[in-house]
Amino acid sequence: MNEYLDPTGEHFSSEEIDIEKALRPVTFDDFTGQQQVLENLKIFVQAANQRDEALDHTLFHGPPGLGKTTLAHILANELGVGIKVTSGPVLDKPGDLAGLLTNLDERDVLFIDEIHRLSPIVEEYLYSAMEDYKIDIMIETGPNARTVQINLNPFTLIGATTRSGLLTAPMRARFGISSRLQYYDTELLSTIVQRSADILRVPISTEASIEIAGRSRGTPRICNALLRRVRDFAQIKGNGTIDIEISKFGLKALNVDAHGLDEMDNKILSTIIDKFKGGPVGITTLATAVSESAETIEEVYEPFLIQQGFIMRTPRGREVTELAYKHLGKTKPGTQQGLF
Ligand SMILES: Nc1ncnc2c1ncn2[C@@H]1O[C@H](COP(=O)(O)OP(=O)(O)OP(=O)(O)O)[C@@H](O)[C@H]1O
Ligand SMILES: [Mg+2]
Repeated sequence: MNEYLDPTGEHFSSEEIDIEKALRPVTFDDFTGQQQVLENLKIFVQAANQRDEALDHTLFHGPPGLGKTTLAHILANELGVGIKVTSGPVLDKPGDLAGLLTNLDERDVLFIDEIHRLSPIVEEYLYSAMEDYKIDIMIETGPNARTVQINLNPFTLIGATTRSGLLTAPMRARFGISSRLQYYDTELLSTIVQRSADILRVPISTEASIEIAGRSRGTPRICNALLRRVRDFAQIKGNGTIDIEISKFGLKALNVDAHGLDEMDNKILSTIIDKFKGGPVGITTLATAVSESAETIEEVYEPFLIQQGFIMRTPRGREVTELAYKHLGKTKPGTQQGLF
């Protein structure tokens, strides 16, 4: 995968992570897009603040890089409370969770990233904490060992996941607020590019911000990453200003696809075309053919390809559209090639 475009963000250096932090919105007003989600959250936060209660437990789901972690921090900030951050795979014993829970002040946020990866015992342990703000803890060992129930401060659990399909039904049911984040259109992303360029103090033309936005796979994390790389080109190969010429030059040098599709997106499209005659093909068959899990295809790749009109979901499986053939420079079988 092209490391500059990795929507999972796992391949960034520590310096890049620092810049990511600087670019991360901290209030509702800094946050661009997801209008419906944001409008609702503003009301829930205002109501909870007025009643001086903890916000209801909140779940954010959707593809990587769209703002789930960002929103969790914004919520804590707008609630005026502290936030403790952990993730599903890190919490392997109920004891780890008990330590975190008992240290929460009233109305604090506990943010659990990758919440679909909690182990079943930890998950079960979380249920009573979420429901009644109570947990059982084991005290002493040996013959005197016993469990006691302790009360927790009312708190807000915020869960984030890219794979909501893997969340258990009881877990899902315990979230009073559940928001799915959507891909951003080019206009919204260009606003984000402009805002980030301001923070990085690099001049950028409107045209250039739209060019970068249009190649960012609908994802703020990717538009910020591309902006930083194009800034390097502007600094070394240009005059420091990001204009349309230097953007095009930089994006070409970075091998960014015209639609911002990444390697796996293109692999999925070319596999459906070359191995399955354009489809329809079932999701498990497709997953095996591209060596990726069916869940990841369904939750990370496919939504963008469908939204952009490259793939259709039919009752018999996935089918590519004309646009996919065109994008890959291939001819759809049976298409007339000029007149005889
Ligand atoms: N609406 C937005 N406005 C401006 N910047 C945003 C917005 N959403 C996300 N970003 C930027 O994109 C980066 C990635 O966002 P974030 O880390 O919140 O994504 P995520 O959904 O948690 O991704 P993952 O699933 O990989 O954890 C952030 O550092 C932030 O700078
Ligand atoms: Mg995140």
